[in-house]
Amino acid sequence: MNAPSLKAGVIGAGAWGTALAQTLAADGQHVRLWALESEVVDAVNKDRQNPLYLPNIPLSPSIEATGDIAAMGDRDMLLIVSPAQHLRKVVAQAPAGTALILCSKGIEAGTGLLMSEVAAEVQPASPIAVLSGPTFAHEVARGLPTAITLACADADLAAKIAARIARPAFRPYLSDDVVGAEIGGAVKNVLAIACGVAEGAGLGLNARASLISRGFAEMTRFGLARGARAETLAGLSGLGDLVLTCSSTNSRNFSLGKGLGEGQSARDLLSNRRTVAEGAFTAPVLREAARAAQVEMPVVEAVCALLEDAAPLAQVMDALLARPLRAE
Ligand SMILES: NC(=O)c1ccc[n+]([C@@H]2O[C@H](COP(=O)([O-])OP(=O)(O)OC[C@H]3O[C@@H](n4cnc5c(N)ncnc54)[C@H](O)[C@@H]3O)[C@@H](O)[C@H]2O)c1
Ligand SMILES: O=P(O)(O)OC[C@H](O)CO
Repeated sequence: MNAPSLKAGVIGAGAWGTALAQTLAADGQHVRLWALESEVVDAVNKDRQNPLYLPNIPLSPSIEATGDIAAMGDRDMLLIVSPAQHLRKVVAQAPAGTALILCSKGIEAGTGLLMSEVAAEVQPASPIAVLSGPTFAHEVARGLPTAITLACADADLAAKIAARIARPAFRPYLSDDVVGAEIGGAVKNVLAIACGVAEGAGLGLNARASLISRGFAEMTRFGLARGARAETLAGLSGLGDLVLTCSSTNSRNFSLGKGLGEGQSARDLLSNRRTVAEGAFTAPVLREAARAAQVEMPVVEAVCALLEDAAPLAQVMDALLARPLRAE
C-alpha cells in the first residue's frame, strides 16, 4: 500500500500561491489556502475564482480557502507564498514544527537575510525546503509544463514533498543547496528589471543578452560568496528563471524595468500596485550585501540607481559601459 500523501496548506493567495494550490489540488486532493483578503477567501470558496490575483482560471473544488492561519494546524506541509517582505510575520503565525516550503523570492530588508534564514529564526523547530524555478503563475495554473528546483537539506523529506507536489507537467528536481536555490530566485528579479530597462529604452536584443550573461556572472559571484554551489545557480532556480524573467512582459519585474526604460519614475510605477515586483525591494538589500562581501555587482548597482532616481538612464548606461575592460 502507498504511504498516505502529505496534507498540504498554502499560505498566501496571490497569483503564485493560488496557482500552487491549483496544482496540488489537480488530482482532487484537499488543499487549504490562506488568503489575507476576505474577498479572496469568499471568491475561492463560493465562485471557484481568484479574480484579484489570478483571474480567468477556474479553481478546483478541493481548494478550501481560509482567512485563519491557525486552521493550518492539521497540515503536514505548508507552502509559504507571501511577498518576501511579509514572510517573517506570516511564518511566525504558522503552527510550529510543520515542514515549510518557501516559495517567495527575495531578501529581507533591514536584516539582509534569505527567506530560509528568516524562517529558521521564527520557526526553529520547522524543517525547511525551497521551491523555485521558471514558473509564471498563470502558465502553471493552466497546467502548462515546467520544471523546478526543490531544495532541502533532508533528502527523505525532500523525496516526500516531491512525491506530493510532482505532476506530469510540474517536475521537481531535487537539491540540497537551499541557499543556492534562494539566491537564484532573489537575484534574477533584480536582473529582470535591468533587462526591462533595456527593452523600454530600445537598446536592442544584443544588450538584453549581454545583461543576462553578465548578470548571471554577478549572480554566480554573489552566490559563491554566500556558500551556494555553481551548479545550482546554473540550474532551474538560477539561470532557468533568469532567462524566463528577463524575456517577457509577463514578468512584473521586467515590466517595471520597461517602464523605467521608457522614462517613467519608479515612484509612479510602484505606487498603488496590488501585485508585487520583488526586485524593487531586493535590489538595495542585495547591493548592501554585495558591497559587504566585496562582490562586484555593477548591473545591480545600476538598477538601484534607476529605482532611486539617482541618475538619468543615459548616465547610468555610460557608467556601465565605461567600466574597465577585463577578462570574461
Ligand atoms: N506570480 C508568479 O508568477 C510567481 C512565481 C514564482 C514565485 N513568485 C513569488 O511568490 C511570492 C508571492 O508573489 P505572488 O505573485 O503570488 O503575489 P501577487 O503579486 O500576485 O499578490 C500579492 C500578494 O501579497 C499579499 N500581501 C499584500 N500585503 C500583505 C501583507 N501585509 N501581509 C501578507 N501578505 C500580503 C497579498 O495577499 C497577495 O497574496 C513573491 O515572492 C514572488 O516573487 C511569484
Ligand atoms: O512576474 P515576476 O517578475 O515576479 O516573475 C515571476 C516568477 O518569479 C517567474 O519564475
